[in-house]
Amino acid sequence: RSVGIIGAPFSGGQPKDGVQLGPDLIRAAGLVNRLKEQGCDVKDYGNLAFESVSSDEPVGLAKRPRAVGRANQQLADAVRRIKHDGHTCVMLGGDHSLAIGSIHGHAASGSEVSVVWVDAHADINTPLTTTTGNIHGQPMSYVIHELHNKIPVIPNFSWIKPCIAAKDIVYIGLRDVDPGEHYILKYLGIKTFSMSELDRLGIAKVMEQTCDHIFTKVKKPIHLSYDIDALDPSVAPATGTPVVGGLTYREGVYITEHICQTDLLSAVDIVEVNPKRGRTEDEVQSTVNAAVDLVLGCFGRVREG
Ligand SMILES: N[C@@]1(C(=O)O)CN(C[C@@H]2CCCCN2)C[C@@H]1CCC[B-](O)(O)O
Ligand SMILES: [Mn+2]
Ligand SMILES: [Mn+2]
Ligand SMILES: [Mn+2]
Repeated sequence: RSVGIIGAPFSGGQPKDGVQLGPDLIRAAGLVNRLKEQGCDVKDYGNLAFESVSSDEPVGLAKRPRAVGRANQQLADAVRRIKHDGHTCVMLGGDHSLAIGSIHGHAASGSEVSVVWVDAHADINTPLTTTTGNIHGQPMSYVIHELHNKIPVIPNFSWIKPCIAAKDIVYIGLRDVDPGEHYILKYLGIKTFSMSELDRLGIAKVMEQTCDHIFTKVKKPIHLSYDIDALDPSVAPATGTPVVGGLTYREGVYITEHICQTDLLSAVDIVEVNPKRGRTEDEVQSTVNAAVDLVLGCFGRVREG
């Protein structure tokens, strides 16, 4: 497996300082060497440099739109290049608004992609349904074909072309979904596995049904967008919007092992690690180590050694 890593030290999709430190923390925990030790070729493309945007007044309820739009345009270009260079792309966040650029750059590199979104949240608010205005709760609304006519004009967002079909999306880990998001998920008939379904079915069945769903017709490359807050806060506390009742470490890793076995993983995001949200050094390390192990699981690490 050939892996291309891009760091996106960006926090503008949400208000809490610290999430921009994620990429370098994950690298410092040894991600590159661990990937090499398990037989991957790894090219680290470094971190994107995001210049600060002076005045960035909200548009409706979308906060920091210019900074978010610009950062994602840079990221989309980088991801497109990494895919063109033939790697599976690993995007280290930064907040989840970065999925806009990551998915856009991935889809620009060739065929349509399927999206497996692992998260406590659906991140599918439009600028008109959002309750907070934070764009890390909205990324999916900008990239889904069926929502295109529901998105107002936003500065620095005009480059974004919807590129994902609702039928090619699966959510895993949902447990904190806004009313507007719930309506959108139902209205578009998007496949979801909330924590209730996870408890009912068990992780193995959820992954079977996830693959059945995205492979119904033609097999598309998989974009795995993994929000660290999908994991239970007892495992990954250092994150901006923790929600109780999350995935165990084992369930979280099982998802990556199963996706790896499809041999269709084409890009993965690991986002929302925020060291400033850890109350102790141990909480930060637990969160960072979980992020590393999730990426290793994507690239062939198996627990039986
Ligand atoms: N839907 C949200 C949004 O801000 O749009 C509202 N929610 C926080 C809110 C707290 C009170 C109870 C209801 N939930 C966070 C979520 C975005 C998470 C972004 B992610 O990247 O962490 O997933
Ligand atoms: Mn989340
Ligand atoms: Mn998220
Ligand atoms: Mn978050």
